[in-house]
Amino acid sequence: MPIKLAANAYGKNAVNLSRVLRHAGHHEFRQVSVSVQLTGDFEAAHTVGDNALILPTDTQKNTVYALAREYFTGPIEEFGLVLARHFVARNPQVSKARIEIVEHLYQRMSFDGQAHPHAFVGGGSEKRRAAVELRADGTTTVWAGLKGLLLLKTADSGFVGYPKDEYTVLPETTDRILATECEAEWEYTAADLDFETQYQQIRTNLLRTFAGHQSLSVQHTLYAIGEEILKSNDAVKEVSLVMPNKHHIPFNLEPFGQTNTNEVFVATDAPFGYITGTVVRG
Ligand SMILES: O=c1[nH]c(=O)c2[nH]c(=O)[nH]c2[nH]1
Repeated sequence: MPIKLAANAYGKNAVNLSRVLRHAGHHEFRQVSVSVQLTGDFEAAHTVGDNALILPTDTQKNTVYALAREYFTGPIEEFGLVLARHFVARNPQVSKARIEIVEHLYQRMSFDGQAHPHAFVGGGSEKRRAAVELRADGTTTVWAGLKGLLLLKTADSGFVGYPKDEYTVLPETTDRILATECEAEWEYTAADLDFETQYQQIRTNLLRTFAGHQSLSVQHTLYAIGEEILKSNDAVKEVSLVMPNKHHIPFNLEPFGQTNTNEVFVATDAPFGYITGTVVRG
């Protein structure tokens, strides 16, 4: 039976890049991790070791730094588009370039209401992310999102009405802590949007929905967030969410003669519920 190469792609991952934008009275600081993945006519490289069509991943890495000087001045989605267009335009053997960018969120320091011109503080676990795919025929898809976003609320969350069998010990509750480390990715309907404004609106919608929702489960809140993003942002085609359930379990204080009025919890790392879903139109 003949054997042949099936799906394949290659590129440089984790091109870690920081960028200072020097303005007259203040600096901006950005730090990203960029991954490049090329799909195309790379069969000969695999089957006979002919590298004639293999743009080295080292060159790809250098290209990311070189183009950053002129083009990494705005949202990561735009830098991703610049890189994807570069690799597709310069390399006819490339049928698709995919660029993924994860951004660390340094915040400018502020003292007594005064923004510091050149000192920053890390943004915690939250990261902003974008992915861009450009095909040789010009088809462009842009995704944006976030990960590592810790969300927690101390009211308006419960979990009742689930099936019970001989292994069920979980008590029903109408008042629990709801906590997650949210990952979200949404696909845009176009590649020429104001990505900064879109991102900030969607992130705010996500937070507002989480906070305001009368949650009957993580699944219920995941869907509510996706629904709200789609309802209030025409430029979003679909939203995928990952919302692990970071359990806070009431601690039994009865052995110590105390009543726990839902105030003291064990914050557990593992195991944890893992809830994912994609919300789409139509
Ligand atoms: O919101 C929840 N969804 C579940 O599927 C689940 N399962 C569980 O034990 N607790 C919870 N909470």
